[in-house]
Amino acid sequence: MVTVQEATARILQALYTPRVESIPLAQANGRVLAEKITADRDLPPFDRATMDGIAITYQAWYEGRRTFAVTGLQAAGMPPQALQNATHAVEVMTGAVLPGGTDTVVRYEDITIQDGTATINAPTVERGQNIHYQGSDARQNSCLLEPGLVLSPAEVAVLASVGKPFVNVFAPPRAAVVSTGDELVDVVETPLPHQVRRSNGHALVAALESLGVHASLSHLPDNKDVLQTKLRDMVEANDVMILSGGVSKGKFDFVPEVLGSLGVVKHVHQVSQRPGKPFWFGASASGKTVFALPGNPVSTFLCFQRYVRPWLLQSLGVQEAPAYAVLAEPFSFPPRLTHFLQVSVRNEQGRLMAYPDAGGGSGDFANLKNVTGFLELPLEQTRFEAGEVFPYWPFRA
Ligand SMILES: Nc1nc2c(c(=O)[nH]1)N[C@H]1C(S)=C(S)[C@@H](COP(=O)(O)OP(=O)(O)OC[C@H]3O[C@@H](n4cnc5c(N)ncnc54)[C@H](O)[C@@H]3O)O[C@H]1N2
Ligand code: MOO
Ligand SMILES: [Mg+2]
Repeated sequence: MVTVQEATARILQALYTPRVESIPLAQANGRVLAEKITADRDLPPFDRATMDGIAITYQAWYEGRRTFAVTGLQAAGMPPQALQNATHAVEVMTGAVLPGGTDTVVRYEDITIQDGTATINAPTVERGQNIHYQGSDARQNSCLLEPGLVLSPAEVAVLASVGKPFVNVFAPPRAAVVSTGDELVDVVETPLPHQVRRSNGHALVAALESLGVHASLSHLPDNKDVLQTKLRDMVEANDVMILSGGVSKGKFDFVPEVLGSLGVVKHVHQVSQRPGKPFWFGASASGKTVFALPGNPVSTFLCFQRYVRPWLLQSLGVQEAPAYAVLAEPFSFPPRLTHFLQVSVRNEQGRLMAYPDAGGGSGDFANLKNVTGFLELPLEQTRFEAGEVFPYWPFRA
C-alpha cells in the first residue's frame, strides 16, 4: 500500500505523449494548444484612434489654438491621410489609422463643428489622448499563447487576429472504459432482485467527454478467461484504459492478475485512502496506461477525479493550479487513511467554504448530486477543525 502522494507521483511519472493534430479555428474552443503562437505584426498594428472625433497636433492646442479647419476625413479601413497644416484637423473614426502629423484625438462630444471649423470646448486636452499606440499590446514575433493552454473564446480571438485558420492542438488519447461485474445489467434491462444496473462506465465516459475525450464503453464478466481475451487487444489499441470493479480482494476480483498476465506492469495497487483504497494503476512496455478503479461507485468517481483527470491534463501539458477550500464545520475521521470527504462548497465573501455531506459510504453514489467535490483530509490527522484549509477536488462549479 502507498500513500496518496506516492500514488500521485507514480501516476504522473507515466504520462503519455499526445499526438498533434491540425484543426479548423471554428473547432478550437476547449481544445489544448500544441504550438506556440506569436504575433505576426505589432498589436495593434498601427497607431489606432480609440474615439470618433478630430485628430490634431497637441502643440497647436498647447500654444492656445481652439479652432481648427477640418481638412480631411480618416475612416477605419482607409490608408493613412496626412495633416497638411498644424492649424488644421482631420476627422477621425474609431479604429482608423491616426493621420500622419497628428498626435492627439479629441472626441466629438468635446467639440462643435460649424462651416468646416472645429472648436474645442473641452477645458483640457492631453498629448496623445484617445490613441492606442502601435505595438503597445504586443510586439511583432512576441509570444502570445503557449502550448498547454486550454483554448477559450478569448484565445480564439487571438488566433484569428494573427491569421491562423487552422491551429495545432493535442489529440485526445484513444480511450476505452470497461466496467466489470456479473451482478451488473445494462441500462435498458430490468434487473432481477439480486442484480443492479451498471452506472460506473456511463459516469466515466461522461467524465472523459467533459475533458474532450471520446471513449468506447464495454462491459465484461468476472471471468478470468474472458477478461484476458478481451482486454489483451484493448490494452494495445488504446492510449489509456479505465476499468471499474474487480480490483479488491474478492474471489472474483481478477482484474489486477489479468492485467499483470497481459504485461501491464503494476505501478500502484492499494492506496492508504478512503474511498478508493483498492485503486490499481499500471502501464505496458509500450507505454499504454491502465487505471483500474475500485468498483464502488463513489470510489470509481473519486479516483477518476483525483488520479485520471490530473494524469490526462498533465499529459496534455495543461497546468491546473491546485484548488483549496476551507472546512466550514469540524469533522473527525479516525482511520489512518487520507479521507476524501464529500463537501458542498460555497463562495462566502471570497472564501471557498466546504460544508461536509459525507453521504452513506462509497456505494451511495446518489449523494454525489448533493455535493460539489471532495476535500482531501490528510492521513496524519484524525480531527479536522472548522477554518482549516485542505486540497479540494471539485467536479462541478
Ligand atoms: N476483504 C476486503 N473486501 C473489500 C475491500 C478490502 O480491502 N478487503 N475493499 C473494499 C473497497 S474499499 C472497495 S471500493 C471495493 C472495491 O471492489 P472491487 O473493485 O473489487 O469492485 P467489485 O467487487 O466489482 O464491486 C464493488 C461494488 O461496486 C459495485 N459496482 C461495481 N461496478 C459497478 C458499476 N459499473 N455500476 C454500479 N455499481 C458497480 C458492485 O456491484 C459492488 O457492490 O471492495 C471492498 N471490499
Ligand atoms: O473505496 Mo471503498 O470505496 O472505501 O468502499
Ligand atoms: Mg470486489
